[in-house]
Amino acid sequence: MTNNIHKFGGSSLSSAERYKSVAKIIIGQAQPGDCVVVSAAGKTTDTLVKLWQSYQQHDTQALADIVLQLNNHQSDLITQLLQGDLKRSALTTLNEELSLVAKLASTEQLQEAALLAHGELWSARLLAAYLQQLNVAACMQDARGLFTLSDGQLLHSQNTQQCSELISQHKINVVTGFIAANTQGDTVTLGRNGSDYSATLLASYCNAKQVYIWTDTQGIFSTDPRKVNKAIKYAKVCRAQANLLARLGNPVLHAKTLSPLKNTDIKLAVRSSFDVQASSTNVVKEGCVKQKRFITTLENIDLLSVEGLVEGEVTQVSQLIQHSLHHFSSAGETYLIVPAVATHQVVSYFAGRANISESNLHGCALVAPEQDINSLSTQARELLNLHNIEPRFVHQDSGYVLLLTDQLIDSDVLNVLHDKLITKGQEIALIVAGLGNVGDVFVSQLSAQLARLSTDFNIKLVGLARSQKLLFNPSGINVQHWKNQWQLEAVDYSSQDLLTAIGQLDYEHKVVIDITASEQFSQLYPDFVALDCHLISANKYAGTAPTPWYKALQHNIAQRNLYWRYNASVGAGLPINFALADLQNSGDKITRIEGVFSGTLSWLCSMYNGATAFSELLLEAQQMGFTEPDPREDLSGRDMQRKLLILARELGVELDLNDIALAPLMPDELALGSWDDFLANKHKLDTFIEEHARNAKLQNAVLRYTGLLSIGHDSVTAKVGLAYVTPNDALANLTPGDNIFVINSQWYSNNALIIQGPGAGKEVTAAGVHSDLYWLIKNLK
Ligand SMILES: NC(=O)C1=CN([C@@H]2O[C@H](COP(=O)(O)OP(=O)(O)OC[C@H]3O[C@@H](n4cnc5c(N)ncnc54)[C@H](O)[C@@H]3O)[C@@H](O)[C@H]2O)C=CC1
Ligand SMILES: N[C@@H](CC=O)C(=O)O
Repeated sequence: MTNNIHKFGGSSLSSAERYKSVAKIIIGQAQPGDCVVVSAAGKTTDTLVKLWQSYQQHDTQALADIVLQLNNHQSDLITQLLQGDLKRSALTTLNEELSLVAKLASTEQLQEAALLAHGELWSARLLAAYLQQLNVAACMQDARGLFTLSDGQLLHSQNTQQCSELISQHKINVVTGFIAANTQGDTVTLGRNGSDYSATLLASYCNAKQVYIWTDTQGIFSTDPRKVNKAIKYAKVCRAQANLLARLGNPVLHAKTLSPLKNTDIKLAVRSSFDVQASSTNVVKEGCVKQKRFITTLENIDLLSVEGLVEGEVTQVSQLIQHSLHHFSSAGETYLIVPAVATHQVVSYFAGRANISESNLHGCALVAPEQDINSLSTQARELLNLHNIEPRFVHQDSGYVLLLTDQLIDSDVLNVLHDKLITKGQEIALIVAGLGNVGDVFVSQLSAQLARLSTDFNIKLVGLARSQKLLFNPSGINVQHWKNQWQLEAVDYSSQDLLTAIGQLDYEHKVVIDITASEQFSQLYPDFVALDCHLISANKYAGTAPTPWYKALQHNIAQRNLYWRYNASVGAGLPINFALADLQNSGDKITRIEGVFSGTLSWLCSMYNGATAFSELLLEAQQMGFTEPDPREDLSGRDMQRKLLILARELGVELDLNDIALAPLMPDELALGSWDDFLANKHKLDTFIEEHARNAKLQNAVLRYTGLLSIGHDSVTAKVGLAYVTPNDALANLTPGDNIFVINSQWYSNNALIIQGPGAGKEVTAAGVHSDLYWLIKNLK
């Protein structure tokens, strides 16, 4: 059974390395019986088109040069990928084919379609051979045996029959895209981007479940992500909007690609072959998804009015110029939007029925839910006017408005339009994990916060998770009554359940807020990022993970234009990360940070005077919600070591946890065993502290647990441990529970910048998480 059709475009096959990546994807994702449709590698079709032009111009020298160029390119790919007999056979076939091309050219018998077909034949043959070399059961399929056309029309029942006879159920079928045959057996092409069409046709003939279009973009965005870095990748787009976008010139999908899927349940996903982990855009049936807002720009187009346009003509002319075309009626006229380079061809096609109504135009089209179009159209015109752009032609229709202008819509204007017209009305889904001390307060404060934050976005809390139970509602949890809903509806779950639920959300933005103290939960961050989730962490584990993992995470976050905020992980609600970022962004260089970065240890050291046992004070700190779930994470110095590492990484210093020297504030033996074991032996902690307190007193000093990061020209000192601090030191005069960060930099060299205040506690930490959420939402705008 053919379940899946995978299609790889030219950019996915542009080098031997890319072929290897594609093979890896196929091995990971395809089953025997599945089909892999391929385009010509890299720019091969363009080169073949040039060859055809040289042939028509009788330019024999150019023709010979291009044959040589093609030979070199294909031979290089073959030599880099294949070995032994497979290599020899592929090189011989290539040689024979190119010799034949040269011979047919010299005898003036070259056929355009048969010539262009070589690109796909070479890709399919090479990929199938490379898979065989990797011991994958794969075969090449020439689509001229699968798709037959008569008078330009596909013979659907014959093709279904051919596919059922020829597609192997025991192998992966590597099928040539773009090409087909006519009833005489001559090669015909399906037009530019025809490989996508080949894939969806094959899916309908084989009754497949899913088509994957693997490409060099990650999916369908609200606008061109190369011009607008806040462009949003949509998880789901309905077929009608995808179709409209294609006709309006959006390059991700070609209009005819979707036509074979009409009236079927076949799913289509656009995925990146360069970033397999990244989530896709799924193009789904009408009614299964809310309509989205898009803005697409048009450049160098002409507006043609056409008399007596009949059904089928637009498809034919699209085929002729190999470009999706949009037509519409306005004030009794029928118009076609045509790329200026193709106007001449289109005018000749209509033989006197087409006139250029407006020429040399640019502009944009806004695609949006029907009810938004009126107001978007008015706002778009106002915004363009502000930039001295007066649309020459405006057309508003079902689900879109077209604004054609004399000036190009450059990326500055596009950014403004996107910001004002597309961002508004978008939805943000929040998933909060960890409902302990901090999480409980955070969610309880959320209702008031959402009221303030919802001016630009529609924000919904969709998920709440503890270690064992999950409450997930894609339409939104009632933020005021979340505790009741939790009691009634939270269910047991696995990490995979959570990832699947997030993957199915149809929101423009998703934010996972980690208020757990769980290392295991932090290990899901790469999966969240692959699902295009922004991250906010109070949890310190991901920020202190081993350098390669941490760097890969930061890299993937940056690649996807996502945000990761973790201000609350150091200093709770204190704006320490903001301050460091601000100093660095202003060109300052931080050389030293010293201080007390643990609320628990600050409180314990300040409160301890010998009257109450240290271990009793520790239990009090635990009650107040200052400590980590296991307070030994604080006493061991590990928590402060983590904070120092987060700060160091914030300053670009490459360290791992164990590079930071650590002296614990408890005897080593207490680190072993359970919390109950610790409680049974807590007198050992008291003795340990009493001794240090006595020594400190002898030196007329007080106990403090401190951290130091000192960044020299070629060395870094990083350590946390117990210190005896004299009474006049800033670190000695802390309100119990305060953190203090004494920062020296180029600009604050003699007189340090000091940030001080409560460094632990549920309210202040929840406030720190809210501050990150506020920052994130303002920056999405
Ligand atoms: N308490 C404080 O003053 C501060 C805490 N933090 C950090 O905030 C985080 C939370 O601290 P607290 O609320 O005090 O801890 P807590 O122990 O009271 O709460 C942790 C919560 O996480 C949940 N959880 C544990 N594993 C989970 C998993 N795998 N998936 C989903 N949920 C899971 C638990 O069920 C619990 O609800 C910790 O990472 C802590 O280091 C940061 C700054 C200050
Ligand atoms: N246990 C931590 C909580 C904040 O990170 C502390 O005491 O500082």
